[in-house]
Amino acid sequence: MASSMCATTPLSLSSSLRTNLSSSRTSRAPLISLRVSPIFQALSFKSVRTNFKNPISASASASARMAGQNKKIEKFETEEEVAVRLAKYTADLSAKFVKERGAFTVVLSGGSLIDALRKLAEAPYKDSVDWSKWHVFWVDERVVKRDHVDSNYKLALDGFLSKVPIPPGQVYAINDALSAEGAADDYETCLKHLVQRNVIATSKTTGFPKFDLMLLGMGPDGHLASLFPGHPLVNEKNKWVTCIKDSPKPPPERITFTFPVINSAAYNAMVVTGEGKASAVCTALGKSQHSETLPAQLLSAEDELTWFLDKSAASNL
Ligand SMILES: O=C1O[C@H](COP(=O)(O)O)[C@@H](O)[C@H](O)[C@H]1O
Repeated sequence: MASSMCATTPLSLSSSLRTNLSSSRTSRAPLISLRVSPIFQALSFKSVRTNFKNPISASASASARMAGQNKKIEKFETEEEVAVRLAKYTADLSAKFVKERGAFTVVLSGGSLIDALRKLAEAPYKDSVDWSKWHVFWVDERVVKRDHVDSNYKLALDGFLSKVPIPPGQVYAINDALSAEGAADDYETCLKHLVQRNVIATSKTTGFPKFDLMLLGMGPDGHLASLFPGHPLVNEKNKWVTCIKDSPKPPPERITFTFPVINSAAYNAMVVTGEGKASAVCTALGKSQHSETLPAQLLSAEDELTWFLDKSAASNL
C-alpha cells in the first residue's frame, strides 16, 4: 500500500509471511489498564518492592502512577512476567486504536525489546490481534544492510514480524542503500507522506507525528533509540528523524527519531530488564543523586508513559 507514497520502500517479507495475510481477525476487548488508587500512588517504592517477595500475581504486578504525571511504573518478578504483560498491553492498545482510527501505528526499537515481545506472537494474541491494521516503524536503525546481524529490522523480522501476519506494505524499514543522512531524510519523507494520508496521526499539542505506541528499550548507559547521554542529538528540536555517525555503541552510523517525535507518541512503553540497567533505571526515574541527565529521563508521552521493569532492573529503586 505505501510503496507508491513513500520514498522508503516498505519491506518485502518472506513468502511464508505473505501466505498468512488472509488470517487477520477482529480486534480484542478494549484496553484494561492497571490503574492505581490515589492511596497506592502515595506508597513508597520500598513498599512497592515488597511485592517482589510476596507477589500478588504475575498480572497484578506492583504498579504505581507518578503523582501528577501520566507516567506509570509496572514491576514484575521476572522477565517472563514482563513479556506476558507487554503482550496484553500491546494487544489491548491495538484493539483500542483499531476501533478508534482503523489503524495501529507501532514503533519498535531494537535490542532486548524484541525478545520481550515474543508472547505477542503466541496464542491467544497471534489469532486475536487485527494484524492487518498494523503499521510498523523503527525508532532507530543501524546504517547496515537489512540482512546484517546488526540490523534492527532483521532482529525484529527474525524475532517477531515473521511470526505474525502484518501486511508487508505496512512495515516501513529504512532504505539500506542510502548514506546515514540520506536514510534519515528518506525516512522522514516517508513519515510525512503517511501523516498526510492520516495513517499516522498528528499531535495537536506539538504538531509532530503522533504514533499510537512506541515500544522502547534503554541501554545500561541510559540511552534510548540512538539518543546517547551527552550527545547533541538529544537536544534536536526540529527534525523528525536524524542521523548519528559517532554512536558510542557500535555500529557508529545510525538513524534515530528525535525527542519531539518520541515524546509526541500517544503511548510510550519503556521495557527494561536485568540488573545491568538498575542504576540507569534509578537515575531515569528520579531516585538517584546522579548529576547527569540521561536521555531516558527526558522520555514522556502525550497520553501515557509506562515503564515495565523486572525485579532486577528495579532493584535500586
Ligand atoms: O543500540 C540500541 O540499543 C538500545 C538498547 O538495547 P538493549 O539491548 O540494551 O535493550 C535499543 O533500544 C536500540 O533500539 C538499539 O539500536
